[in-house]
Amino acid sequence: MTVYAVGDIQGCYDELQTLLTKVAFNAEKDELWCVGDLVNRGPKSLETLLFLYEMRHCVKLVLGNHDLHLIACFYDHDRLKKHDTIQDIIHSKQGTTLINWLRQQPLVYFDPVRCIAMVHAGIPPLWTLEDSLMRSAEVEKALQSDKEIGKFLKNMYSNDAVNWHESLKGQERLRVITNYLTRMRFCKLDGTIEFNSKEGIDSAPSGYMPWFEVPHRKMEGQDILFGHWAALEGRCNEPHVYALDTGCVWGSCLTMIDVETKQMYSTNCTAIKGK
Ligand SMILES: Nc1ncnc2c1ncn2[C@@H]1O[C@H](COP(=O)(O)OP(=O)(O)OP(=O)(O)OP(=O)(O)OC[C@H]2O[C@@H](n3cnc4c(N)ncnc43)[C@H](O)[C@@H]2O)[C@@H](O)[C@H]1O
Repeated sequence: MTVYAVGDIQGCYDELQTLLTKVAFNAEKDELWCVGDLVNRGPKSLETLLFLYEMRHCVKLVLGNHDLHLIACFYDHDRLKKHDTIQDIIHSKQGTTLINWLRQQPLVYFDPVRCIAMVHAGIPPLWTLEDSLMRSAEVEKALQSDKEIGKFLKNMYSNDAVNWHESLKGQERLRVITNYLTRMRFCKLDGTIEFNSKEGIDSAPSGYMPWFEVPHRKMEGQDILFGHWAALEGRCNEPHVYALDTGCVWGSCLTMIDVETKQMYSTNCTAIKGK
């Protein structure tokens, strides 16, 4: 059995199929892990989600910001933006099934056998693995609750929720956890994050650094797979941290890693012209 983890697919279904063929993926024996952002911006979001759902017996995934946005748009079509490419999911006959499946997925996944954590954006430097799993579970509970989900999605969007405090409560607490786990790139020594800088490591605003370069990070030395940050082009130069978003949806390539040997496989984007 081989476990492969794939970077942000974002509806790049054809490239996903090319990669699975390249590694001779066998759904009877192998596992496919996804670091989130399965959909949006790319051309075949519905096909991607249906395919992963059909393979759910061998798929493990964490939710990314675009997946959360899909869930929010499903319940409130007014949230759809001009450039979103998720309308076909929302209007599909299988929409409810797919959204209900996504609602059961975590923001942080940890494999205790292989000692590997998977998250969309990153693990906040001040959080241990246990902190991350517990706080992820708070958001998961809201997503899974028919009573809570509406309030959570309505309050989720914010560029101001940038500071974690254990004393945070209610929707503000959930919003900050969501921002850390699904949107973080750069942060300050005290853990403050910001959302304007999206280019490479060299574009850090003054006082900020990539989350994985913060000194004395609590999860230093532990394997972490993450996506979200396309401009890294798969390079983060931090031992045990694996950047898997190689910007397929921006015209670059889709990347997969064998989580045990750490061998990387890539395929060039075929459908989208580079930015
Ligand atoms: N809690 C919450 N609060 C607010 N919004 C929420 C939310 N939860 C979900 N959302 C939703 O999240 C979605 C995205 O929001 P955006 O605000 O557009 O977020 P983003 O950081 O641009 O995210 P993305 O995931 O697309 O990042 P990527 O690195 O690929 O791309 C980023 C940039 O990298 C650039 N880039 C890509 N490849 C590059 C390269 N090789 N070199 C340099 N730059 C590159 C691209 O030009 C691009 O601008 C929206 O729909 C929003 O509504």
